[in-house]
Amino acid sequence: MSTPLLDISQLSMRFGGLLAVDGVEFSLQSGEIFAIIGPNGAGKTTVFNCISGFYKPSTGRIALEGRDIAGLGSHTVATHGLVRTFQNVRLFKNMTVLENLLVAQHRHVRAGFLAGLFNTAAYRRSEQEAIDQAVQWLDHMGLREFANREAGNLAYGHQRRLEIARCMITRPRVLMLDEPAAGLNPQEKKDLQGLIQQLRDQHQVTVLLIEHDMSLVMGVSERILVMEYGKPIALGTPEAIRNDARVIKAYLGEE
Ligand SMILES: Nc1ncnc2c1ncn2[C@@H]1O[C@H](COP(=O)(O)OP(=O)(O)OP(=O)(O)O)[C@@H](O)[C@H]1O
Repeated sequence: MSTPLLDISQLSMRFGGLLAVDGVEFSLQSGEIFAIIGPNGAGKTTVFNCISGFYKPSTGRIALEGRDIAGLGSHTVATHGLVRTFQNVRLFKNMTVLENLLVAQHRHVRAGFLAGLFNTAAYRRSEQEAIDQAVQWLDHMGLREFANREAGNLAYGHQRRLEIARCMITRPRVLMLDEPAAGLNPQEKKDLQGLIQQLRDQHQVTVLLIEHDMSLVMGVSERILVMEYGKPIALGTPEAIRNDARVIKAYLGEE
C-alpha cells in the first residue's frame, strides 16, 4: 500500500478528568471514502476537531502527507488542504449564496491588497475568475437559481450543499463532513450519497465523514472506524463492520 494521505496515530484528547478520545489510530489512502461511527458521546466529533485543527490533541500524531499538523490551528490546517463542514451548518447567513463562495476563495485570489485598492487589471481578472469558479460550483450543486439569495434563507438541504461547495471551492485534498445527512429528507440523503461519490471521482478529494445514518454510511464508505467510549473498537469494510459482534453489541444493536 502507498503512503497514506492522512495518518492518525495514538490520538488522545483529555478534557479534565474525561478521556474523550483514547488511542485512536487510522489512516486514509488518497481518494478513499472513510467513515467514523459510534454511539452518542463516543468521541467522533472530538477526533474531527483534533484533525481539523480546532483542538490540540493531548497526545498523538496527525500527519498529512507526512507532515505533522496536530495543533496547528484550523486556518493553517485548511491551507494545507484539509477542510470540514459542521454538525450545525456554518455559513455567513447574511451574505448571499454567491458571496459565501467568493469569501471562501479569498486566499486563492492571486492579486493582493494594493492591486485591489487601485482596481488593477490583474485584480479584476482574479475577481472574475473567482466569480466563474463560484458559478461553476453553484451549477454543480444545483444552487445557481439561489445565487443572490441570503444564505440564511435557503432551505436546510440547500444550506448543507452550499457548505460543501464552500469547502470544495478551496480545492481540498481532504473533505471532512460532520453528520452531512442530519436534517435531510430521504431523497436528499440519496442525492448526498451520489454527490459524495461524484466529488471523489471527479475532483479526486479524499472524504472523511462522521454519520449516524447507517444506510448512507454503509452505502458510501469503503472503510469504517467504529468508536465506543473514546476508543477504536473495529475498523474494516462495511461488510466486516456489519458482521462484527462487538460493533453489533456496542452500536448497531441499539438501533
Ligand atoms: N469541549 C469539551 N469539553 C469537555 N468535554 C467535552 C468537550 N467536547 C466533548 N466533550 C465530551 O467528550 C465526549 C465525546 O464527545 P464527542 O462530541 O466527541 O462525541 P460524539 O461521538 O461526536 O457524539 P455525537 O454523536 O453525539 O455527536 C463526551 O462525553 C462529551 O461530553
